[in-house]
Amino acid sequence: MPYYQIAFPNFTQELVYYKVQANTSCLIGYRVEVPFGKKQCIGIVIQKTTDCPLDPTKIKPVKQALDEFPILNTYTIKFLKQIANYYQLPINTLVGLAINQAVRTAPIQFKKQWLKANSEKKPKTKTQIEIYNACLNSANYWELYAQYTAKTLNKMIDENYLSAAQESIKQTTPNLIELSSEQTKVLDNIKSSFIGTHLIWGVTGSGKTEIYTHLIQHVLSQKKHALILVPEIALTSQTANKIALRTGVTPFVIHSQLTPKQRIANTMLIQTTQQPMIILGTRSVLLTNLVNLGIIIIDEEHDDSFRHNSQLFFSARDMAVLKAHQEKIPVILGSATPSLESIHNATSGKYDLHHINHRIHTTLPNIYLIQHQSKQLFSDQALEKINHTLDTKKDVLIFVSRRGWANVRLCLSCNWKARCSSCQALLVAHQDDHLHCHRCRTKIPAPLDCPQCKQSELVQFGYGTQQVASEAEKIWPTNPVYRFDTDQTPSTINQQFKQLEQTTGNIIIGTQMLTKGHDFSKTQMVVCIQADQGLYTDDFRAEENLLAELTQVAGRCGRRQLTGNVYIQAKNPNHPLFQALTQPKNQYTQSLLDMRKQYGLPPYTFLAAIFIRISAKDIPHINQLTLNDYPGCSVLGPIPFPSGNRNHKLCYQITCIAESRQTRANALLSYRTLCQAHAKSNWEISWQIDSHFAQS
Ligand SMILES: Nc1ncnc2c1ncn2[C@@H]1O[C@H](COP(=O)(O)OP(=O)(O)OP(=O)(O)O)[C@@H](O)[C@H]1O
Ligand SMILES: [Zn+2]
Repeated sequence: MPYYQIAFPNFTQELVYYKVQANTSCLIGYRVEVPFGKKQCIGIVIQKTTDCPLDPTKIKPVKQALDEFPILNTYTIKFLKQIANYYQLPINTLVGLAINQAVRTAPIQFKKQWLKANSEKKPKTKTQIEIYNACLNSANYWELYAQYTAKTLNKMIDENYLSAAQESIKQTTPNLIELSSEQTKVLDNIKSSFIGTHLIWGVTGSGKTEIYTHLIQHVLSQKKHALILVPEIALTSQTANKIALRTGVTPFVIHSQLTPKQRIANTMLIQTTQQPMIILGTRSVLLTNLVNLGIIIIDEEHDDSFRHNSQLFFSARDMAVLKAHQEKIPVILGSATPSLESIHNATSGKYDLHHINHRIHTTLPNIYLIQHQSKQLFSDQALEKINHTLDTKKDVLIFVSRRGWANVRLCLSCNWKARCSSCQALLVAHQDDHLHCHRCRTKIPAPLDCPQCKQSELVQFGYGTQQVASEAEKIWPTNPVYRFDTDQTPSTINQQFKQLEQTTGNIIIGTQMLTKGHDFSKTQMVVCIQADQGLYTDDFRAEENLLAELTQVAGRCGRRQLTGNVYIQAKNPNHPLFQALTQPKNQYTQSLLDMRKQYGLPPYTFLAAIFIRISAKDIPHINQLTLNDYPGCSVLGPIPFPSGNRNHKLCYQITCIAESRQTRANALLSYRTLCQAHAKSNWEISWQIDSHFAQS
């Protein structure tokens, strides 16, 4: 007896068995409406099997598919299973991400529809006329659905104003720019085999994006789709505009801030269009159901944002490499500061490495390291240069690693520091007179006097973006000041990027959001304040990350004719990391790699971490949990991991360091089982493979 195993991403972890009706066509990948308990629910058929461990008489049959075509193809299902297997995640949750919330629950039937206006019947209402006109040359139902209601559209079809049509193929004219000889060499090398993983290690402003546009055009001309991932939503519109300008094809932009309706429309458009498309978005776009993919490009491949860091932990970059391998297409990883893992993979021959050592229009910026201990925001040297830069109508970018007003609020008498009651993180003072927890988003009114000793008023230290913006407005009252951080809405951010182009002598203040990818045309100077702040954390990748961040932010200036200037203010500018910014790029990287090898850390070993969140009263119980080394895998912990504290629960971490991926997978499974057996019912257990949070 054959059975379907069906995913219900909203409410189950496991696949659920249903009977296959005799003489029905195969429904793998289809949405189906099935009885679940007392309700009718929408599930997605993932696989067919003849083995079912349950009592067959209790298994209900699948009635029928909801739509005219499968919502997931067999490639995508196979890919989701591979991710689930590698990261030890429930397939259900991945299916949920792949088809997104909107499609999971939409009871409307999805049809492959192209529509054409009926020349013999003209509508009268304003909306109907608009739709009718949009269909004069045939239009996709889902493109219209993004703007109008399904009711209006269906009524027009029922009343014969619109009828089914063939897909209209849009003619496009590419307008690629001529590449430099260095760029051409990279392009030709990649095109010569057009398969495998390619790492483009090109300095900031070396024209990697232009190489991508040539590669995308190549794929479109082969009638295939191109998928490009960027790390931040803030980068999508700039990249989409550049690609559209060069290829003549407007990319489909997909990210988490689209409305449910836009998401349904986009998901369905991709399913119903044959014409070669460019799909651009952030990490979860990698799970989009596509056929006929010709290339995957991961821009800023080193960026942590490609790691899906919610409960569902996976690296979109690493999985892109897997997907490309599975589909026998090339994957391009591009960065001015590649991750040590990718450099290791490239130098050991697993990836093809392509260097670009020069900028197109100019040279790399001059870097000035400045020792700065004083409480003043800017050193004298930086201040003088900022004044000069603004006088010449150029822009200055000030990089601040923290959003908010001040980093800590504390009492100088008793040393009390404001901490989050829920997760114990230090609270950050904001302009709204509240203290915010950046870890769990709790916020409380800022106390004025010390709640502990009640002896004195509290003081605060450290500069956040809001305070820097306010200072800048005071020092340069006539210059436009723009602040970029995640306290602002995406639309404000987009608007500010547009405004920047219209004004001159701008002061641009921002966090990590500004460090990567942006191609500023007038920014001539970068100032990094409190540059050593990111250095002292418990993540063994801290130095790698800070080096990348500073190199990237330095790379935002002097991208046109004039060489830029970068002022790095730090307490200890003699730290080798800062010195490395002024030296050839691979020397310091090699020393970091050597250190990783010496201490047995990735990429020379394989890490996994288990996180256990418990109530404070269970500390003695977790301390009784002892784990022994597994053959080929050593284990540390459980030890307290304060950065993981959430919702009044304390986080403990167990780190596994294995010799191979397979050993790690086996060891993790075994440790997870032991943890589950020891856990109390209210403990939350999660895990990460290729974790970034292991303590060194
Ligand atoms: N061959 C070329 N001819 C003329 N201009 C070019 C060429 N290649 C790139 N440029 C221009 O140089 C600038 C920097 O290029 P691009 O943004 O592609 O660099 P990038 O390597 O992606 O930089 P980053 O790593 O800093 O994001 C852009 O304005 C781009 O249009
Ligand atoms: Zn908190």
